Amino acid sequence: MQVTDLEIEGLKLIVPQRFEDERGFFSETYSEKALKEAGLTDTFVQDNFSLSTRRGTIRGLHFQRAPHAQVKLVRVNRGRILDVAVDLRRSSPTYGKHVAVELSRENWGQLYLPVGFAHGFCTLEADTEVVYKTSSPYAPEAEGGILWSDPSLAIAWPVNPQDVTVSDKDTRLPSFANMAMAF
Ligand SMILES: Cc1cn([C@H]2C[C@H](O)[C@@H](COP(=O)(O)OP(=O)(O)O[C@H]3O[C@H](C)C(=O)[C@H](O)[C@H]3O)O2)c(=O)[nH]c1=O
Repeated sequence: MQVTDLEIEGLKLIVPQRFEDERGFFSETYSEKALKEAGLTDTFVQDNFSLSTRRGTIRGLHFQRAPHAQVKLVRVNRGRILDVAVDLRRSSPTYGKHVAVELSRENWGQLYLPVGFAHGFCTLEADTEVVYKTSSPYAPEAEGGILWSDPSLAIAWPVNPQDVTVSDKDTRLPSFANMAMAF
């Protein structure tokens, strides 16, 4: 398993090993032991699976407030996404900055997001399956979000705004400036 630090402190790209043979491949997509050896000691309590049938589907930008804030370990089972993490840690020198990384069945990469980030993605193919672990259960009462298209975030989404598929809920999320939260 390769673990690489990304440009914002705490974010990591993890690539598990794939054992390919004539049948296909095998991979330990999650290993508590391997993550602990990389210094990642989170306990994950929930697995999520989302299917997005259309290319250009944007889910996010979402987070849960403390004490329900979530560490996330995100991977693509099928298809391809641009995965985005926005730093919401007020004391961070990269507050409001983001990292965008392509995750896919092909590159087998996983994005590790510590507590303190808003998360969202845009699908780059139809029928994309995103699988991710969270370190805290779903707590709708603690959910927060930021409008995906907020220009102040300067996220270069790889889709024309008129071609985007977004939930009604996400279209009503506040801008970064209006988002009231405390991490
Ligand atoms: C997140 C979640 C949702 N739900 C229910 C609530 C709704 O009835 C339905 C769809 O939820 P939502 O529209 O919030 O799903 P996404 O837009 O994919 O939300 C996710 O999008 C971004 C990418 C994230 O990182 C978060 O994990 C999560 O917020 O699933 C649950 O029952 N449990 C859950 O943990």
